[in-house]
Amino acid sequence: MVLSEQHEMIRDALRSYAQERLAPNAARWDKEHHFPKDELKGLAELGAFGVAVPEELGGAGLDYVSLALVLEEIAAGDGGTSTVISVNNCPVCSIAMMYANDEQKQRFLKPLARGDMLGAFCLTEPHVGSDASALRTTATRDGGDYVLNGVKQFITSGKYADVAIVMAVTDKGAGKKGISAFWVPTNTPGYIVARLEEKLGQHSSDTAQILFENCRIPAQNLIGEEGQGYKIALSGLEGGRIGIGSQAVGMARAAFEAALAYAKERTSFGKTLFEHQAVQFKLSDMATQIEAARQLILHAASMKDAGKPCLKEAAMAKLFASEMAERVCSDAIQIHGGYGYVSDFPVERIYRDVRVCQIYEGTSDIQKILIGRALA
Ligand SMILES: CC(C)(COP(=O)(O)OP(=O)(O)OC[C@H]1O[C@@H](n2cnc3c(N)ncnc32)[C@H](O)[C@@H]1OP(=O)(O)O)[C@@H](O)C(=O)NCCC(=O)NCCSC(=O)CCS(=O)O
Repeated sequence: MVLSEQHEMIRDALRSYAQERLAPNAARWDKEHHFPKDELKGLAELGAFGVAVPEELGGAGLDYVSLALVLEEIAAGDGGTSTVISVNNCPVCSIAMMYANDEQKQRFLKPLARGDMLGAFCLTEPHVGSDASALRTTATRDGGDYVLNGVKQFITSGKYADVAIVMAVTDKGAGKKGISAFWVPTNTPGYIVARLEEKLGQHSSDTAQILFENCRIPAQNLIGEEGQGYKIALSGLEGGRIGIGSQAVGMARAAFEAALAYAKERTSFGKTLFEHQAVQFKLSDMATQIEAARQLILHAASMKDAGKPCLKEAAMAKLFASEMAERVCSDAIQIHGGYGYVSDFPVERIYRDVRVCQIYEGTSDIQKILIGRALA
């Protein structure tokens, strides 16, 4: 796909910001498990919180191709920050755009898209990940309220978010049609951050287990209709998967660029590593794989922008990009030799950060299920 001038400008603006403000801090944030609150403000000013949300609803008024470019650039600066921004855009803002009513759009979508609020998405539970419709959290109607009880697992921004979209069972006997979606402000009594996960990577983004203990929210916080929650969640994940693929490309690119620079500088056997054909071939493969993944993502994003169904294309893009990114980041370590395995060089951190792209918002096997269904 050939980028328009506007898309190039958006990409370049985010690249400057990410390289000046995120990349130089990423190693420290990783070590200190620092949540980059101040830099998120800068990203909000650039419109990164609600890229594809119309301007009148607080967003940047752009499209999914722009969102893919924005997320690639942020991820090339810092993987953890890109996850926070990715979840806020998709599934959170995308669900709000499609299913929230006008009052909810003013109350939640506008501040989320501006960056005045941060959003989280609560689908996964301790015993339910891929098999998402088997969730157990309940929402019981009580007069003008719903009362939520249950546990949600692996929630990005669970601690720092201002509001979460929560999927819960409202009708036990109705299976997939018994799940509903709700806005839950995180300062609601009964929204409890039970634990913060110690992860392999992405230390600048918090991942929390959330306990809902008699968490009472007004019935007006129901998103769409009762029973629509599972569909709402799956539709939000479609765009989310384009976002995760973009993040994978951004991290792979950062590792590739570090390896290329190192290969041009480091000498062995009387010449630079780059002059060894074995290393040059590896770098050529890495560059080709990154570009192939980027094109799959831009293709899925442009289908979404054209209003065409893109479940298969989003799944293909996420699958290919996340698997590619792990290989490329591993090759980047290999090119660095022993220095690739220590934290003095960025590739060690990026390898840890990128691994989760094969898992969250649908594992690689889930993507294959979705692709297989489309082929059937
Ligand atoms: C494994 C699954 C793919 C299985 O899906 P199902 O077979 O159970 O779902 P369906 O029956 O196909 O669909 C149900 C319903 O939803 C509609 N639907 C499906 N996809 C879309 C879409 N993209 N847009 C709109 N509507 C959609 C479909 O038409 C059906 O509607 P009707 O009944 O016909 O009206 C699935 O369970 C799956 O994807 N599992 C993986 C879950 C996952 O990715 N979990 C990670 C979540 S991330 C998280 O919670 C925390 C991390 S974070 O902070 O992001």
